[in-house]
Amino acid sequence: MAPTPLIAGNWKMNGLLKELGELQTLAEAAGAGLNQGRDILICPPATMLSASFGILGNHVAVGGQDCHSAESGAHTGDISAAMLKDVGARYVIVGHSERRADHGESDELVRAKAEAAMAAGLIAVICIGETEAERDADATIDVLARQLASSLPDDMDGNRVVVAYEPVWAIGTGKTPTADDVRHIHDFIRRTLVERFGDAGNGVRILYGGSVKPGNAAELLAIDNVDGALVGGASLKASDFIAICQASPTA
Ligand SMILES: O=C[C@H](O)COP(=O)(O)O
Repeated sequence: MAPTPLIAGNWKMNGLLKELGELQTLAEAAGAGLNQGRDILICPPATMLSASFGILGNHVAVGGQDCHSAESGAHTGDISAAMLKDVGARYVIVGHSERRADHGESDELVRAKAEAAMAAGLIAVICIGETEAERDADATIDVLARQLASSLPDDMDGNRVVVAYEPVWAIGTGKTPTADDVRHIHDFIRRTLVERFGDAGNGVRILYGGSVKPGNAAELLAIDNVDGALVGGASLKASDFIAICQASPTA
């Protein structure tokens, strides 16, 4: 049985408390049935997590955009998985390409963060994806194989890990891979997960991310082994994000 689709919004470093009205609109749509047969997640900036949880309640999950690999301690400015859980988060994104690039995060660190997230009872959304230079060098599959091998914990539970494939060159650019390329890559990711984790690999949701918009969501979300989307820019406006959710198949 195919996993329940997950449509996740990543607000990145955007959002002030005055934007909570967008979440109110989303909460009302979810309350009216948008979340039937699909899981919906919003990852606002950490400063908005608590207020977002208050508005979205149980209809729409909230998640962090990153967590530290340690449980607690002297790490000024960082947030632990337990802190995210404490304010209502159910998920946390780890290894987003912007964290890998801006903060030099390695596959091994991403894996440690995913382990910390799972230990705290969160679902880890582990991001992988090739850069434009890697794609141009025909290295996409090699890069993804390395990231999957090194960024994913060994202790796999399909319900507690989500993999998000985000080609770096497609993020925020309006460019997307062809449907055939997405199918080919998601098939590869699924095969890799099953080879390593057995049947648990079939339960892992594989999201596509990178310039998902209301206009292309239906085509992308209909592809085999695309179990949802990780949406950046188009998640900031409730009407766009709701349209993307509506384009998703239901379980
Ligand atoms: O986390 C989300 C992705 O980086 C996609 O961002 P985007 O939809 O703005 O291209």
